[in-house]
Amino acid sequence: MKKQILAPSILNADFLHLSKEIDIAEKGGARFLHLDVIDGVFAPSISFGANIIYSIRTYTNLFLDVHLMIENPSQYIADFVHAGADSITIHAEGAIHLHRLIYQIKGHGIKAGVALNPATPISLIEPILSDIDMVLLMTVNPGFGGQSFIKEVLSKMTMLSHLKSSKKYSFAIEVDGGITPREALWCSQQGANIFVVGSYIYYKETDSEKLQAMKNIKKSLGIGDSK
Ligand SMILES: O=C(CO)[C@H](O)[C@H](O)COP(=O)(O)O
Repeated sequence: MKKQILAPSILNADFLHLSKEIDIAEKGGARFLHLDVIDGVFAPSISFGANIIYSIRTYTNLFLDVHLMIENPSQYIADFVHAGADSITIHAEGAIHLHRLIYQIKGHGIKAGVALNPATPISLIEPILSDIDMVLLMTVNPGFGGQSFIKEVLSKMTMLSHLKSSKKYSFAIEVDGGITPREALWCSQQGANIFVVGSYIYYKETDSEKLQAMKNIKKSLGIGDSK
C-alpha cells in the first residue's frame, strides 16, 4: 500500500500562537506542514510570505510543503527556497513557461509540484508529468479555507491515477480543500496520497479537539498512530 501523508494547512490556524498550532500538527502525527502563499491577485485573499516560512523553518523539522497561489512565481522561488521550503508547488494556470519553472525549482535541490484548479483539465500538464514530484488537485477554488469539497474533481483524480499507473509515473497526488475524514477516504480510493487538511483541524476550539480531528483523518486513511 502506498504511503498516506497528512499535511495540516495552517491557513486558518491561530497566527498569534502559531508555534502551538505547529506543535499540534507534530503531536498529531503529521509529516508535512502545508503552507499556502496567496497574493490577492492569483487568488482572492492575502496570506503570508517567505518571512513567516523562514520563522516556521527555525521551529520545526516537518516537511514544508509550500503552495504558491501567486502571480509571477518565478520571481519568488529563490526566496521560498532560502526560507526553507522542502517542496514548492506552482499553478499550471497562466504559467507560460511551466517546464522552465519546474526546473527552476528542482535546480535548488527541492521537490517540485504543479497544482490545478478544479476547472483545469489534466491534459494541460500531461506533457510534464514525468518531470514533477507531485500533482496537487485543488478540490475547492483557491483563496480561502473552510469551503466545501467539489465532488466533480474526483473523476479528474481517477483519470490522473490511471495515467500515473499506465505510464509508471512516480509523482504523488495531493488533494487540497474541504477535506474531512469522508472526503479523505473518497480521494484515497481515487489514488490520492497526500491530504491537506485545514479548517477540519484548526477551526476546532481546543488542542484535544484538534488532535482528535487529526486522529479521525488518520483513521479514515488507515494511517497508524505512530505516523
Ligand atoms: O489552499 C487552500 C485555500 O486556497 C487551503 O489549503 C485549503 O482550502 C485547506 O483548507 P480547508 O481544509 O479549510 O479547505
